[in-house]
Amino acid sequence: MNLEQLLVATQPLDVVGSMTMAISGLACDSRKVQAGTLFFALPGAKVDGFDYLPQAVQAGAVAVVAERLPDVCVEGVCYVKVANARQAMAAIAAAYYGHPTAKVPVIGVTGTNGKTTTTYLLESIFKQAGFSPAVFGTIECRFGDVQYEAAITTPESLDLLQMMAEFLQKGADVLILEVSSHALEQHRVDGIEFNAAVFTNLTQDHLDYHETFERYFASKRRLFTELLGEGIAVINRDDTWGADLLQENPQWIAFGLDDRADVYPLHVTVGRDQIDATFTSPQGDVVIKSGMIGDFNVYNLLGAVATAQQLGIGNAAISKGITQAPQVPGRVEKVKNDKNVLALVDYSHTPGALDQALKTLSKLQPKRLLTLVGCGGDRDKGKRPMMAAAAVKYSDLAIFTSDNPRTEDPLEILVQMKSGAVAAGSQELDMTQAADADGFIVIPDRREAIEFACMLAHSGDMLLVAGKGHENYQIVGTKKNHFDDREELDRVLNGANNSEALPSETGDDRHV
Ligand SMILES: CC(=O)N[C@H]1[C@@H](OP(=O)(O)OP(=O)(O)OC[C@H]2O[C@@H](n3ccc(=O)[nH]c3=O)[C@H](O)[C@@H]2O)O[C@H](CO)[C@@H](O)[C@@H]1O[C@H](C)C(=O)N[C@@H](C)C(=O)N[C@H](CCC(=O)O)C(=O)O
Ligand SMILES: Nc1ncnc2c1ncn2[C@@H]1O[C@H](COP(=O)(O)OP(=O)(O)OP(=O)(O)O)[C@@H](O)[C@H]1O
Ligand SMILES: N[C@H](CCC[C@H](N)C(=O)O)C(=O)O
Ligand SMILES: [Mg+2]
Repeated sequence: MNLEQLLVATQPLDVVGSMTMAISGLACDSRKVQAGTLFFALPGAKVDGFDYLPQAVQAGAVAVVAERLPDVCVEGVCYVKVANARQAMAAIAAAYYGHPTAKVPVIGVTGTNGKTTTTYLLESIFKQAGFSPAVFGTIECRFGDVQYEAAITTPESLDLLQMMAEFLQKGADVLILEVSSHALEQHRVDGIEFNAAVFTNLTQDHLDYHETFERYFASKRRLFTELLGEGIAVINRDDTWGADLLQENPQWIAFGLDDRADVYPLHVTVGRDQIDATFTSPQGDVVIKSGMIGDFNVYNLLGAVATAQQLGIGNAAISKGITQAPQVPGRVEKVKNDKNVLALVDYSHTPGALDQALKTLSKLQPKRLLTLVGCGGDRDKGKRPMMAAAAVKYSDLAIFTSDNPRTEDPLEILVQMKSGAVAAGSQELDMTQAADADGFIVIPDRREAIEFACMLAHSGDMLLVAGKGHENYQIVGTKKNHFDDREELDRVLNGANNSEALPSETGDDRHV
């Protein structure tokens, strides 16, 4: 394809140079530019891509899309000025990769919590109905035996469309993706034609980036009001923001716990090992036998069922797909042990998720509920006291430790957590009191904290290790070290000799 053909997808404000050259690749990182590449200079949070034009041209870029023109243009390079470089990039990438999302059904799942879980449920349902789904999200982007490790939940438009085109070419016939608020704000999914969009819920997260709840919601709302077109929206009406969103269009489908929704449970039992329910809907009743636990997963099941029905999947396949859905890695995932301790690793890294996870566990009436949790550095600071307050509200003992401190001082993060616990009326204990008194303790080193928690956990107790879920690393500074909560628990509870549990630097500093 030549540049002129690609530019039909966007409306340039100005062009300097000839547009006739062939484009053999797209990049928004100067370090990935090769001969023949079209380079997008993106204004970023850390640096301005425009400052890397010399490196991009040096590396072989033949054309540049940017929000301004340089003072000096290099001969033989075409410079294209656009109003919004990320928006232009999404449109051009869709054209370059042959509009992959126009060819198959595409489902986007957004909301603060439950996106990954819902995509896994949908994947299992579509497989059961005879489809070959590709999934894009927090854990990985995958189709068949091809898996790309995820650096962020929703990849940049270029990467996303490239993977979609590849997966389609390999036989994928439905695309299921998590759509983060960052992605919506940054136009990462603007080149995607959605057939269905799911709204799970909205609770506090990412206010470091969006600043206000209203702006956080506005970014989520874009998926439904700007990108969905004639597609169908499936929305949690028990969430206040979801109820608001439903006002936009009477055709949209509501799910919830009662008959104000289109899809709701007639009865539901949440046990220690499973959820049993019957969901009713305009498309009839669906029998649910799921290996998931947690009241909140009823919502994820409802969202997945309603979406699959809207895309024409029959209730029998839906029911079977749900029963056969695999464990979602690091989402209320049990670590087996013969001490009769229900040890769970969970990705609750928001106040809402932690509150929901602990609420449901406390309802299962453990002898003692122990919660180990930390908060990520370089992320929304407002979450910290709230997460600590949720931990002490439901737990007999909360152990505050480090999550991914990133470039922050781990002890300062813990001070912010402690303030929330104290404000909630809890008291700090010393290690000698932790075996039987109620309150919280602070152990900054996550490995030591897990060891201490396992020592305290006895038969009949529950231990929730929250915040890191499937992550097999801990980011300290800008270094990513191997660390996996599930391996740590297995090592301490079962004496598993897992050599990977030992500290090892991966040298991979992405996702910081
Ligand atoms: C805050 C945020 O979202 N940042 C994302 C954003 O970075 P940015 O635009 O600020 O980039 P920047 O580092 O300032 O650089 C600007 C431009 O210069 C370019 N550059 C930079 C250096 C160089 O040598 N050459 C060069 O060309 C960069 O490639 C970039 O295009 O665009 C980058 C490229 O797509 C992302 O990798 C980066 O994600 C960072 C790593 C990140 O941590 N993002 C998190 C917060 C995130 O996106 N999270 C969401 C939500 C998670 C969830 O709720 O599930 C997600 O979707 O994962
Ligand atoms: N529907 C829900 N409502 C509230 N909490 C939930 C819900 N579903 C999952 N959770 C909690 O949130 C955690 C993360 O779940 P999941 O990974 O499915 O969400 P996500 O939206 O993909 O999160 P992320 O933004 O980190 O990608 C779970 O481990 C669980 O504790
Ligand atoms: N997608 C989320 C994941 C947070 C996971 C938690 N372990 C942390 O590091 O804060 C984010 O990037 O904010
Ligand atoms: Mg996710």
